[in-house]
Amino acid sequence: MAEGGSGSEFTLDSIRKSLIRQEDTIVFCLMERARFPMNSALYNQSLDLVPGFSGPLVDFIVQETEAVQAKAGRYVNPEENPFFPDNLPPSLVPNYNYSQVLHPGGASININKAIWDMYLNQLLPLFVVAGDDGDYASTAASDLSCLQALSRRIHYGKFVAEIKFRDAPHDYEPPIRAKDADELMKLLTDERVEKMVKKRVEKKAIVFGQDVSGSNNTDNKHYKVDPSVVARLYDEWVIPLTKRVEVEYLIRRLN
Ligand SMILES: O=C(O)C(=O)C[C@]1(C(=O)O)C=C[C@@H](O)C=C1
Repeated sequence: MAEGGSGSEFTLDSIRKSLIRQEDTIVFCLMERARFPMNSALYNQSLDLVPGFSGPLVDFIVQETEAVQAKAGRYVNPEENPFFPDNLPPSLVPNYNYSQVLHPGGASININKAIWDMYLNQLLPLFVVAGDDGDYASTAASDLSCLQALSRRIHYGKFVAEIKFRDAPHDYEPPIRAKDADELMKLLTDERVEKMVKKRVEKKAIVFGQDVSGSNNTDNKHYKVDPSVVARLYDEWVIPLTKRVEVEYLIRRLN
């Protein structure tokens, strides 16, 4: 884990602390994206805005950014997963010594296609206003921050699954051997924690997203991102996708 440096403290508690910290990043990223209108030309399949590149402008920007970040070693970090993994250049820099706590099978899990689809088609329309201000470069940069923050959080399920397995191998081994995904899903689910997570992210959207003025009057009716959308994001997508990563990881854990 890069989180916490050496990774010497690898416990369910430390992993959950990281998930809590990542909530802050996600809420702030969404608030940044909400500054721009939808700018749908950025996502249009048939508008070839870049000479020599066929596809939406957002694909071009994300692919090119990921290529630079790959050369700088971003994807050597087991926490990071690219959205366009095909033909990524190798890292050109000396490797940072990330602690290797995951089972090697975890490296093949990448559900970014589902995250991309959820973010662009379902989430964005819920929290950005309609319209086009033409500032596609800033909008795409902000989309990429959101996508990377969501991807990191969701793929953190690999670390959660590893620690859950290490804490109770005798519970997990039989359903893993039986490839029983439903039983694994039941074992790893903690409804009390999920409820807390959803409440907390809604509260963070309220606290971080209110307009703060110099006077004592805070405008509590206007938030930068609707807190109920943040709660829904976690309820419908972030937690279920994290659990999907956990199950996929566990299924491979004894290979
Ligand atoms: O904290 C855990 O135990 C997790 O597995 C993470 C998480 C989540 O995505 O927030 C997912 C499944 C559990 O039911 C509770 C929470």
